[in-house]
This record gives sequence, structure tokens and C-alpha cells, in this order.
Amino acid sequence: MMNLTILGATGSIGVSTLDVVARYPDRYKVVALSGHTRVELLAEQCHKFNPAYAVVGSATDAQRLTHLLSTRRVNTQVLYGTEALAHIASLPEVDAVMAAIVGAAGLMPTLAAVSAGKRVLLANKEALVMAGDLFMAEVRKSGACLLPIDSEHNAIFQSMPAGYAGNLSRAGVSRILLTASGGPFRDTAIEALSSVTPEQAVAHPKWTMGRKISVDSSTMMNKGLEVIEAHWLFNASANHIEVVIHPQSVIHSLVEYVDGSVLAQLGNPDMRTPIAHALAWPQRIDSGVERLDLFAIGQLTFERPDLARFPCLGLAYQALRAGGNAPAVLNAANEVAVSAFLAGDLPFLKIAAVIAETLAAVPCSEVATIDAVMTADDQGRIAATRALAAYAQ
Ligand SMILES: NC(=O)C1=CN([C@@H]2O[C@H](COP(=O)(O)OP(=O)(O)OC[C@H]3O[C@@H](n4cnc5c(N)ncnc54)[C@H](OP(=O)(O)O)[C@@H]3O)[C@@H](O)[C@H]2O)C=CC1
Ligand SMILES: CC(=O)[C@@H](O)[C@H](O)COP(=O)(O)O
Ligand SMILES: [Mn+2]
Repeated sequence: MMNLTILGATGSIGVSTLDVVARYPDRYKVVALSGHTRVELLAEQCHKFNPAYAVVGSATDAQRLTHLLSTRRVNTQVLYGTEALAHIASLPEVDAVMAAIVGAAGLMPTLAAVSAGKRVLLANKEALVMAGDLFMAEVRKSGACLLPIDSEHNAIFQSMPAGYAGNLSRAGVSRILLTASGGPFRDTAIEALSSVTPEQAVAHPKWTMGRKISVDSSTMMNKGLEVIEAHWLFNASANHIEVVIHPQSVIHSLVEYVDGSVLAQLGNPDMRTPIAHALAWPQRIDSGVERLDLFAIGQLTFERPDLARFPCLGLAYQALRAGGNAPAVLNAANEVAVSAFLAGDLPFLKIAAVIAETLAAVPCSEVATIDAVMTADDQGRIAATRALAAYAQ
């Protein structure tokens, strides 16, 4: 039996994880769940999976959840706040942690799971973008088993040679090809982008996801964050990671070898596949995902990304090459800009402008500690909020 904590259980990845877990009651036991604001959904999940602990964001929501659980006669202990998240991520009885909180809020609880040496199923890419160096050092120190959930990184992991130990050239790998759908605006006339709405931006053509990552896909900042994520996970330099637009989202990424071989992982665009892969690894389990029907798909196509259309992708490469605090500043600026766009306070095309101005405004520095990462995050948020003021609509 594998005991699980699911951080971000009420989100898109959390719900898909519970869908896979529910198929194997003899294999997985849910020990703890976290949500933030969706208290009714969390109460239903507690009713179904009977965890020992549930965590929400505030004292008020903890009271609401306690009340909902008592009416359902569910005996789950309710906690709230950041320390409670770190607590359920590092419980001694927990074997594996699904890290599926969105954004910078996921960093500390995910790091707590890493420090406790858990099997960490990493969906929260922002944690690696912000603190990749320290995060990977902590993985090595604690002996945590880090398994990528992001579909592309899970595909790369599956396409790497057995025994690959973070040395691309020794493994004969020449390049990582990271696929991207191109999002909802791949073909939209550039002039029309100035007036796109949040609802248009979150309407991803292939994946059903949370609102923040869906906007990131529409600007291709998602792919930029994923380039940085791949850099840390696979010890690959920016020059060894190429983004390829593949609108069908069937090939989830590819690994090119020096002998000319290119290995890839394919599948229907459904996150239950990488989730099931990481839950069961090194075994395989049925995820509930439909078989891939190549005859129905017919064609797989590829394009180079246009950096004039998608400046956020270029900004992410710039931050990766700059190193130090730049990726954390990039991430903070993106979170501020996306949240303003979703609130109707920032035009779509100004998301990239806010991030570029923030990167230019915050001086470069090293990030040798988590405190330094959090300072970079704060500086990025302050500079981005200042930049927003010029574009408020
Ligand atoms: N969705 C997908 O297919 C993919 C997602 N990812 C990554 O996985 C992560 C989760 O994405 P997704 O599931 O789409 O996001 P969602 O927005 O659907 O879910 C986010 C989860 O995090 C919780 N949460 C939000 N803010 C906070 C906070 N401040 N503190 C604690 N918990 C919080 C939410 O709680 P509540 O809803 O109760 O408020 C929810 O449980 C992201 O990092 C994303 O980039 C990666 C690849 C694919
Ligand atoms: C499912 C997943 O992993 C997402 O990160 C996905 O990659 C988003 O699609 P884009 O390729 O459009 O960013
Ligand atoms: Mn992805």
C-alpha cells in the first residue's frame, strides 16, 4: 500500500490524481488532501477518500470545512495555512506526495516533501523555476525520488535511457525536443491579440487545465517555464532544449540521441497518463485513458515557434541564461501579470511587457538560500505591480 498526500487536490491535477487513485483502493491510500478555497469540493473528496488530514487556506475556510465534514460524519482533522501544508507533505506515514498547488505558493510545501525524502510527483513547475538549484540539491541530499508529472517532462523521463544519471552527453543524448501545442492563439491574427478576453485565453485547444496554466499556454510562457523546468530536471543547457510546436498534442516530447535516434512518448492529451506513470513507476497501471487511435488522428505536424508572436518564450530563455534570481523574478512577474489579465485589469499583449520591464528593473543577484529566492519573488512582485500601473485598463 502506498500512502499519499495530495497537495492541490481540488485543482485539475488533483482531481485527475484522485480519479486514478480511486481505481486502486488496494494499492493507494489517501492520508492527506489540501485545497485552498474550494471547500465544498474538498469536503466531497474527504467523504469519498476519508483522509486523516485536510488543509485549507484560512481559519474561516477551516471552520466551514469542519462543519461540512461533521454533517457528513467524516472524521478528518482540518488544518489551515502554509505550515500545515508542509506538515502533511512530510508526515512520517506518507510515502508519496503529489505536488499540484499552482504557482509560488507550492514551493515551500513541495520542498518540505523533498526534504523529507518522499516520492515527489512534481506538477508544480513554478517551484523548480524559482529555486531549481536549491531544489535539486535538496533532492540529492535527502534521496527523494523526483518524478515529473508535467506531460512533456514525464515524456522526456520515459524517453531517457535506463540508468540515466543527469549526464546528457554520457547518455548519448544530443537534444531535448519539448513539444508545445501553440495554445488557442497559434493562428490568430496578431492585430486581434490586443483584444482577446480571459475566457478566450483559457480555452485551450487540447488540454483541460486550471486558469493560470491555461493563460500561460496562450502566451507560451508555459513552454518557457517548462524549458527552465527541463533544464533542472535533466541537467540540460538552454542550447540543448528546443521548443517544437505540435498542435495535435499527441507527441508529448522527444529525446534526440547522437546516433540519430529520436525517442518519444505519445498518448492522448489526458494528464491521467503521466499521473498513473509516476504513481506506479517503475510498474505500469491502467490510467483510464482511452487508447491512442492513430488512424483517427491521421496527421502529426510541427512548426517553429514565432518569438514575435510569443515574446514570453524568449523572456524565459533570457531568464534561464541570466541565471541567479532571474527565473524567480520572471515567475513572480508572470504570476502578477496573469492574475491582472484574468481580473480584466491588463490587456493580453501587456503580459509580456510587464514581465520584460520587471526583469529589467530587478538587479541580478545570486540565490544561495531559500530566503534569497523568496526575496527575488517579493522584488519581482513589487516591480511587476509597479509596471502594471502603466497599463491598467
Ligand atoms: N492542469 C494540468 O493539466 C497541468 C498542470 N500543471 C501544473 O500543476 C499545477 C496545478 O495546476 P492545475 O491543477 O491546473 O491548477 P488549478 O488552478 O486547477 O488547481 C490549483 C490547486 O492549488 C490550490 N491553490 C491555489 N492557490 C493556493 C495557495 N495560495 N495555497 C495553497 N493552495 C493553493 C487550489 O485550491 P482551490 O482550488 O481549492 O482554491 C487547487 O487545489 C501548476 O503548477 C501547473 O502548472 C502541469 C502540467 C499540466
Ligand atoms: C498538460 C501539460 O503538460 C501542459 O503543461 C501542456 O503542456 C499545456 O499545453 P501547451 O503546450 O499549450 O503549453
Ligand atoms: Mn506541460
